Amino acid sequence: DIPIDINAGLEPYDLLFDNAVEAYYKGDWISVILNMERALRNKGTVRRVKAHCRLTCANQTDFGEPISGVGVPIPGGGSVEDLGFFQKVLKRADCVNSCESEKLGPPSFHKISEEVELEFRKRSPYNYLQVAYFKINKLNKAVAAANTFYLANPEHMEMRQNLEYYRMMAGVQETDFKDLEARLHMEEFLDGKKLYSADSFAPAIDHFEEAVTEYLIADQECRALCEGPYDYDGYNYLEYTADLFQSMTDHYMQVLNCKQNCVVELATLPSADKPVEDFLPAHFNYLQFSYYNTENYEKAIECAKTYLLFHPEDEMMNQNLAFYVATLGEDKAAAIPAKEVVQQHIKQSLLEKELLYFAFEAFGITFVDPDKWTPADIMPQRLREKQKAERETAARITEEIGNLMKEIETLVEEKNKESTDITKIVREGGNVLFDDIVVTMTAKALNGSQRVVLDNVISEDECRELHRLSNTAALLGDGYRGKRSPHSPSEMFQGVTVLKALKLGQEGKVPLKSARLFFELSERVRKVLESYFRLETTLYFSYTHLVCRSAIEEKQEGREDLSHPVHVDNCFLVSELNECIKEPPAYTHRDYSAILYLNDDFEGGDFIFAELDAKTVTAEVRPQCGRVVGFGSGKENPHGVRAVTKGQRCAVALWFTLDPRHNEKERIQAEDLLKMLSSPLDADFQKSSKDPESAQIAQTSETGEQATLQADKQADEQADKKVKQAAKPKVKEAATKKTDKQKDKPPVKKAAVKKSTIDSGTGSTATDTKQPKAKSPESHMADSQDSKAETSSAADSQKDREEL
Ligand SMILES: O=C(O)CCC(=O)C(=O)O
Ligand SMILES: [Fe+2]
Repeated sequence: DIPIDINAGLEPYDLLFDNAVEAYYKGDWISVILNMERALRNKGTVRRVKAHCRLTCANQTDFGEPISGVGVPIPGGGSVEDLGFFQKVLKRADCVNSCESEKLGPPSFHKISEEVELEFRKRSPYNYLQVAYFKINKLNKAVAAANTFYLANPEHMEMRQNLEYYRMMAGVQETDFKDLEARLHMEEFLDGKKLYSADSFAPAIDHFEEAVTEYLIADQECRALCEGPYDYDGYNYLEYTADLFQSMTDHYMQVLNCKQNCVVELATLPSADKPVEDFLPAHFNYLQFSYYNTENYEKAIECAKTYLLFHPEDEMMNQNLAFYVATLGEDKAAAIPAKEVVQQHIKQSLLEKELLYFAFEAFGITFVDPDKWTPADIMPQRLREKQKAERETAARITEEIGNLMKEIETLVEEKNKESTDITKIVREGGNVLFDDIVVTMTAKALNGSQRVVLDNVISEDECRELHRLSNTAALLGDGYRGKRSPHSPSEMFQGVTVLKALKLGQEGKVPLKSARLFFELSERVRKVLESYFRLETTLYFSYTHLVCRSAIEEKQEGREDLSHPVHVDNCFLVSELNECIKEPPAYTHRDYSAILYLNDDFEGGDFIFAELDAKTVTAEVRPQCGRVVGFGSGKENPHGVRAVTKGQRCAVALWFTLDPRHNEKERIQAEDLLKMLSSPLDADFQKSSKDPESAQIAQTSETGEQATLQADKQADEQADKKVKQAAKPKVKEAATKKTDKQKDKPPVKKAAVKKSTIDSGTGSTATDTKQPKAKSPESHMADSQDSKAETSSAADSQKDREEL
């Protein structure tokens, strides 16, 4: 049941969040914890209450019945029926409203700004909590908070370091690494899969069944929460002049779109950007095979039939079902229906899709179906034809581009040969390679070793272009407007990698020229460093990041922290001990670091070199356009960044390694992508990628990037397959051989069908009965993989490169 706040007037969680953040700056850790924990709890309560109220009210004010007391319908009296309908709407609104206010206080109380919502979505509260728990020695709670935050922010290096640090600490157990925001249905599903892979079918069943139950509950809640306010989504609501029915339609379609999207929300892991494919149906695939393995044919039939509700044509599952039916007997089998709740779920979803497609056709309200199982005829004929035509055009253009690319690649190769020759000649000229570059401060001037400040490394125009690139990329973001800087909540932090920039360039979202410039300038810095430090072996990229730090105006008062605390790039600095621990999780492979500055129109933000105590500053560098501070990444160079108190400070941070094994993978992908894009076609390609046709190209063409992504996916799948094959020992050897062969071809299992018929006749040949392995989810997956076989050469070549 819903926990009811008897004092009606639940404290708004944005207020609590703000209180916690404020306390954080005062170092009032207890208050951080009290407020942040309460914020999280209250957010949960608001969520539960809203879902609860909408669901119970839906039951109480069902739109189905006719209006009471009106009596015989008047012919042509549509308006009376309208009133009946609106009476219901009114009642529902009243019901939801009083239900919510009774439990939460006035509705205006819990209007949360998008900014705060974003903080919660990014799990930021756990970032604050982590520090606070740590400070008051609640180690286990700190670990859980850190882990919860990290799961949703896997790119967050500081938190990764913290976690590894925790891992080494005494008193911390593996079980402390909890996900405090875990969704039950997902946990159950993952547990089920683990057991399934280990052949523990009986316990796997419990988890998968629980996963289905929890999924349906979570789905209901997710759907109810969709019934929120209309989202004007960027356009000015003052200009929104839709009439009654149009505005009802707009809002309702938004709600339906949201409801359909619950499939995606429920199937997505916190750090993943894509959902688990065909998530709900997959449960029944796993279940049927698990039930078969525990010889529960009734349930195997139920689950196979349920799976077939989604994919009625699925050959493998139909064969499995046939086998189970033959084993159990036709009559008994016929009496077993598919799961009723799932039937309902599908029926409702299909109805929604029909409405959404109608609105798509009639009003252009876009709907992208998130499900893989929707029957083709749910989409209106005309829409289907239009999409088919678009796909065909895209395929044709892809082919043409492919041909051109081949020609261009040859040209690029020739050009590359030329440019390496030039580099060789220039390198002999001097140790900063380029005429304009000057050595402004040597290690001596900087009071240390392996340090240098260079100027004029890039031009004013180039600075401006990269600065603009950073801001455009940040605006596009991941749909997020910015992230709080991990170490200074008084600043906003935004970053883009070379590959990300090139991808955005390819999509036409940032100028491709700028993305390429980013790539080239970072290469220039690499060469200069390699030469200046007289390195005898190649300096490889390890990570490249264009970063801006922006002061948050209202958060500067009494500020004492740094923008980036003093640290060492390749070891974990323990300043209390004047020591640096060079062990993973620290990025121990980093050998050289460089920061290329892009601007100076901000206050604060000076770069500092310090001693191992993290306090004594040994040198300072004022950022300015074209300036590079380069230094060895080791303990001889602790460094940090002073608080940026006004404006925005942008720089390219580069880390290098001498170890070829750590040559940045992203860089290689970026090179591939660039090779693909670097052609006289650029302008056209980029322009056209803005229109819908070529947006499709990007998805279907075998671009370098695409191939690599495919390669990654392939590798994942391979791993997945390995796990699943490990689950095979249940199968007799003879059968295994057969399936291995069948992997290449669609598995039409005539033999199996025959055998299963024999089995059901004799009801005894147990060895033969185990035949359905070919019908298991594993071979199911293996098949779908064959269709992707064309991409495996790309996967191989990627692998080769990695092994180099
Ligand atoms: O931006 C800077 O000046 C230095 C940044 C830095 O040291 C780092 O990101 O490791
Ligand atoms: Fe650094």
